[in-house]
Amino acid sequence: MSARFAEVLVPVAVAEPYSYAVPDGLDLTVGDLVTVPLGPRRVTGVVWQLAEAPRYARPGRLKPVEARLDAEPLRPELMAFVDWVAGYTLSPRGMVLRMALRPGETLGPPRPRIGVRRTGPAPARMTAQRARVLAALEGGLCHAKNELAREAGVSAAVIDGLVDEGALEAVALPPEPAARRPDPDHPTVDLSPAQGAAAAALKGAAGAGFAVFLLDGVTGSGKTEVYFEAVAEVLRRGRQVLLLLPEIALTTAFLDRFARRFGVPPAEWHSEVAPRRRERIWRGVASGEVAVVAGARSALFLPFRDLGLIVVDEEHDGSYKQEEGVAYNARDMAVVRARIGRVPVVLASATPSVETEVNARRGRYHRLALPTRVGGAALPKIAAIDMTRDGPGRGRWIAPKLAAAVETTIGRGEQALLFLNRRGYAPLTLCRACGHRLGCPSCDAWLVEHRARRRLVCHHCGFSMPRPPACPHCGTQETFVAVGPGVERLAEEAAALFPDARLSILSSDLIEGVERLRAEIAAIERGEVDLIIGTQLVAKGHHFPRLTLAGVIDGDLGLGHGDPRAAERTFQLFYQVVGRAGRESGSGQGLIQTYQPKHPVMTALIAGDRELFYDTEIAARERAGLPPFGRLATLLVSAAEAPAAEAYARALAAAAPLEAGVRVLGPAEAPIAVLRGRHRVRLLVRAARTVRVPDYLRAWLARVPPPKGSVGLAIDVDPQSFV
Ligand SMILES: Nc1ncnc2c1ncn2[C@@H]1O[C@H](COP(=O)(O)OP(=O)(O)OP(=O)(O)O)[C@@H](O)[C@H]1O
Ligand SMILES: [Zn+2]
Repeated sequence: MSARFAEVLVPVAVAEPYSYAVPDGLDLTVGDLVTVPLGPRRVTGVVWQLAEAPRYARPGRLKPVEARLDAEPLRPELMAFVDWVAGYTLSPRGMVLRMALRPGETLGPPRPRIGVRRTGPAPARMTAQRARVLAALEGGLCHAKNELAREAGVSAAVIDGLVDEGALEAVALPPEPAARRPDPDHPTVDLSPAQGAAAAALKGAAGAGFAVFLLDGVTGSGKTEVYFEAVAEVLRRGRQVLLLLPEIALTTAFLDRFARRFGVPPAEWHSEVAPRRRERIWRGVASGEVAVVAGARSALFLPFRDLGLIVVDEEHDGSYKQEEGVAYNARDMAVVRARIGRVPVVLASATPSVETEVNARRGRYHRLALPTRVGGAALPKIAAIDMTRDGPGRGRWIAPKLAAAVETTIGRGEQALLFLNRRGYAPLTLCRACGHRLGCPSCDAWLVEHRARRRLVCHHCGFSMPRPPACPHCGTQETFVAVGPGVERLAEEAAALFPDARLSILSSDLIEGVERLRAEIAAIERGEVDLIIGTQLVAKGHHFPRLTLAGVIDGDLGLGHGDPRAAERTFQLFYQVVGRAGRESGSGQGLIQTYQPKHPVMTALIAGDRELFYDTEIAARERAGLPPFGRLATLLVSAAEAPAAEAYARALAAAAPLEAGVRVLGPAEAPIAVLRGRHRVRLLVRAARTVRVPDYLRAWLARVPPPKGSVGLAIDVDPQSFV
């Protein structure tokens, strides 16, 4: 018997599903995608429960479900995952569902594919274009209309004209597959003994339920080939795989490598994928037709039919944390999703997050170690350049020692890399006459000069303007000076120092976009570049065979600031940057320019002693009760006017429940006190490990009225950044 009422979760900011009546004759199951009225709109929601009695409204007044969509129902694991993420992040459940439904919100019936073939008679009027179409159809085969148009170099209208005249006939084609099947037994490389042992452990885990593996291999140790073997095993068992990668839009090399191992590339899932393609992949993932997805963090919410393995590559990477909207860490949520689905998850990194390292040391995660590079290449030797003694002259950024090393490297026909984690030309522009600094009109931040674009840009809100002719403060003409370096300015200096070197700037904001970046990276791989100047983009898993020298321009940039993760992030970043060097030759060298050569992070890097870094950092976190030995959450109150934000933050603070092991700090102005015109005040929760922070926050929020007017409240459990 079919149920009479459906509890439907809709993808808007609501915590609970709404009740709807199920009309006679509509047979629904839990997980079905349905169209329901919502106020004046109609939306796609998901049947979260079916019942004989509705939960809230009087049954007679309930609106009916309008229709069931022609799509696979969401699986119980995905629904449980949505519930879990909403509960942990204190986000409205509907907003979490929204991540799973995108682009399912617009799912119509699959679009028909039209093919054409010849009928016999030639058209009455022949043109060159028509002749090309007919020639392409020679042999009687049926062609998809859009492909035929491309092949013959004509518009679709030319083909339509031939159909109208009866020279061609249109036929319905079966839908195009969303992805071709990867072949797990495609020929592959011979694994080293260490790789083989790690791969065997992962293969053994493929059907054995939930387990977390830390694939802990030094840079260039061949981690990818190892987890590919786990992927192959899961594919042999007919199940699906999710590969999470940071900066997926840039990882052409990864897709090629996958294709070399499995015969075809994986399905890609990220913001650069066209909407139609995303829709096809979404459906293909739901039907099981798509076997492997390589994606950005949002791929975690795809509706896999039978997910058998999750891999999180570069698990330490900051881009796994989403900070806007639902604040979640995709690495942590991947572990949750794997647990709910009872499948293994592999976290891969040469510089694991401190949280993951501690879990591995305690035996909660299984460590699979690859202690050496593929082919036995040595790890790079790292040295510091003490900028208090050996710095360059004023207004220059490349120390003589580093310049000499670059010169030698390029002279040998090898590649060098200069790393500076600052986009643009200069981070600050000031008036020489009055000292005025150009700031963003709506953020508490300086404008960054981008000389190639001829604009000053706010890196926080995107505001930009041309450099003004006169100082807005004192009115003097032409007095602005650029202070400090960004990669563009560094490239200018490098071009002057090494006039014959072929330079490439790698930065996420190249005017020409992602395609241009992909092309630059490919050119570097082919050895067409001598000197690479890059931001943190260069730290992400690239394998540039001829690169042997990595220089860090500002080794102190990330340290300090009172950010509890500063040391960790700095260590990871520099270790990874330097880890790009000498991957094949084994003669890699890293030089770090720093004013603090004795800083513990530098000491560990120079000693090449990763354990030393983790030992020191873990001990410091333990002493301070910081993650993973304690828990953090931030409550960020923002409002159009500072007093409104402050008043609500004070009310919040006053209502904080007293609980053993929990301390609430603040309210205090956030480090970026104004962002996009909104004033920001922050409360920080520090809790013992045993405290269930989401429950604590829920109890707290139940005691205060929700924010009103322009006031907003954003909660971040396990925050990564503290701006
Ligand atoms: N067994 C093998 N035989 C030959 N080449 C291999 C083998 N395993 C890996 N490689 C190659 O070695 C290079 C380095 O491997 P890979 O990029 O997977 O290292 P990684 O551990 O991911 O490094 P990183 O953490 O620095 O990104 C790649 O070009 C890869 O194709
Ligand atoms: Zn701004």
